[in-house]
Amino acid sequence: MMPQTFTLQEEQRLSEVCNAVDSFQADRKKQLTDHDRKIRDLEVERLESVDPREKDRLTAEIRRLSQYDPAKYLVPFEQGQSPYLAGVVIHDEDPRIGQKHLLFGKQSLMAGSQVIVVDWRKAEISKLYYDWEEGEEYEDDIGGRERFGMIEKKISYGIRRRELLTIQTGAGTLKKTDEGWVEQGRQNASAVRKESVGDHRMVDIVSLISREQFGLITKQHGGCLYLTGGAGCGKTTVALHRLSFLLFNQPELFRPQRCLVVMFNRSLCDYIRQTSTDLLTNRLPVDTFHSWSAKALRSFGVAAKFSACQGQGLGSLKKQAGMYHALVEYVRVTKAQDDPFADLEAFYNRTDLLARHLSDRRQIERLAHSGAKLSGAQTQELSFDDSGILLHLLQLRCQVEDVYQEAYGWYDHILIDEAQDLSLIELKALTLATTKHRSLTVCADEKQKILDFVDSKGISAFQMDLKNQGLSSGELCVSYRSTAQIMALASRVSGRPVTEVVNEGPDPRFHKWDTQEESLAHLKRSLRVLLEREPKSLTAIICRYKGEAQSVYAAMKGISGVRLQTGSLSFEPGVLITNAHQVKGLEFGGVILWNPTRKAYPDTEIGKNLLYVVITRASNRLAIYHHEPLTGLLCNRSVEDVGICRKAVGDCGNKDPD
Ligand SMILES: Nc1ncnc2c1ncn2[C@@H]1O[C@H](COP(=O)(O)OP(=O)(O)OP(=O)(O)O)[C@@H](O)[C@H]1O
Repeated sequence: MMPQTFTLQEEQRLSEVCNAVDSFQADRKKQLTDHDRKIRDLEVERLESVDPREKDRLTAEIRRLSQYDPAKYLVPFEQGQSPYLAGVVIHDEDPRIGQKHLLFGKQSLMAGSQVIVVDWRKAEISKLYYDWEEGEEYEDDIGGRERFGMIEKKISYGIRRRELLTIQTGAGTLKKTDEGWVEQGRQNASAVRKESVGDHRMVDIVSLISREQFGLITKQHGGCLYLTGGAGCGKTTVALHRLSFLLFNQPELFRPQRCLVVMFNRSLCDYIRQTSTDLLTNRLPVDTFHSWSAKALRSFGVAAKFSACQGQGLGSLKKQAGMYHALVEYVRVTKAQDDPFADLEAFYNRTDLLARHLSDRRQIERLAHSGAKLSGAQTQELSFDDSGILLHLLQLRCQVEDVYQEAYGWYDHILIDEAQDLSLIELKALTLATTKHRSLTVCADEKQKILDFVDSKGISAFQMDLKNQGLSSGELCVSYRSTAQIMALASRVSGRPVTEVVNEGPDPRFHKWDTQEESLAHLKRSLRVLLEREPKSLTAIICRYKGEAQSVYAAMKGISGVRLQTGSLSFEPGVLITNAHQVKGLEFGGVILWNPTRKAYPDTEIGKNLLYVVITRASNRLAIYHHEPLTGLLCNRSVEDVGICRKAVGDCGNKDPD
């Protein structure tokens, strides 16, 4: 078909669907108004009536009608601006079906008894879109019947404010421009979509979800799912869509207020809240582990103040996997004390018991000493590292059938993102906060573990335990965020082989300057150009430390659109100056990595992981500014890498490449 005829047909289709949306909304409004009017009339009649029997009859009638309030079953259609995202043209062998164009979106739309748009979470139908490729013959159980046919076309739509902007099929991409529709050939779907809607954030990827991802999203109707894979392969995306799938298909088992999403830090919580409202509904809590654990402790009647400074350098001891085993043994051999703080203190004092599971005797003595301050203190201040231990201690003291709001046996489902940076006790505490069905989605990537005080054995032990309980797992292998060029550099840093990458882009650029002043002056000039050229994009300048971010920000004063990350995160276009530990899980169109020296990113497991995380935040452009010798992680290249390095940077700019 000629592209012009095709685009005309698709624009016509959108216009018809929008009309159906308007009719649905108008009809719904009319039904609600009619119902309200009827109830009001009956109430007036009842008020005016002087006959008690008539009053009773009217009351009964009002009660009866109220049961059929259309507000209860006529859910408003909230996707009016972008009513569908994907389509599939099938040719079914059943002549009663024949050729059919099915549309999929984030919410079903009906016109009377006719289905206009199917919710993507109705997997028994939407699998036609996700499980089969264009040109393939399908043979599947659809809606309880064995069906055969052909997938003639698969279409991904980019619609914004009721305007069709992109159409992607197996043949390529059509994009609407001021000059009309233009063919763009085969391009990465999410990049085209982000560019066309002018939004760098998590776009609606409902139409882009791969067969592999859909399989994981719909794999199980509950239970534990463990997702792993490299940066940007869609772990968080799959986990969030799985949760949405569970909420939609089993609302009685998965209630939004009884589900929890646990993110690495507050920036990620902000990011998920801002980008996933449709997916998760507003009522669903998104929290960090510490903020959640403080609430859970309150539910056990423990009101403690948390501070980072109470830790006294014992963080890494408290986060060891052995600490969990010691706690389990302690609970087995002791009785609960009335005061939870006294119980925790007694645990920290069991140096003999702790020494069976933890090796550092001196640290154990120090722990006992720190514990002595717990129960007698006026204000019960705990370090953040104690929260998981105290909470899990209280959980282990519970009876199986107990339920404590937000703390024990409470949640229908918990999604744990970046689980590799939680300790075994913290992971176990989250597990016991779920109901006995133990429904969890856990996302983890050991190569993105950036907290050196968290014992890496924890996540493996946790995974093992879940396996014994029937864990299902999946590894995602396609990288969707960063370009092949960025992933190649990330692979050299991490030592992880390059997997399939869907995006291509410019090579990372290295800018070496002799002094910091020179580097800052050049950065300032570049930012002005960038902000003018790409007013809709968001670029992050990622420094290693907070203080460094503040200095760079001070030097960029006077450029409007440049901001420093403080408090909650904003994804408005512009330039965001931030530090490495803040950007985990986030993504930006461009990243400028500020002065990545050996001190900032040493050649250690954690140094590599942190640099890998930082590099892979860039979806398209990566620039590296430095005025000091680069970390060896960016310079140590194998012979094959040198070509890419030269092409990108000339050389590393290191007088001392070590
Ligand atoms: N099938 C897909 N097609 C296109 N884009 C996708 C697909 N799956 C995920 N994405 C996009 O890829 C990006 C990375 O996804 P996501 O953040 O879920 O990955 P991740 O594995 O959790 O990454 P990280 O480990 O780095 O935090 C997001 O912008 C997401 O919208």
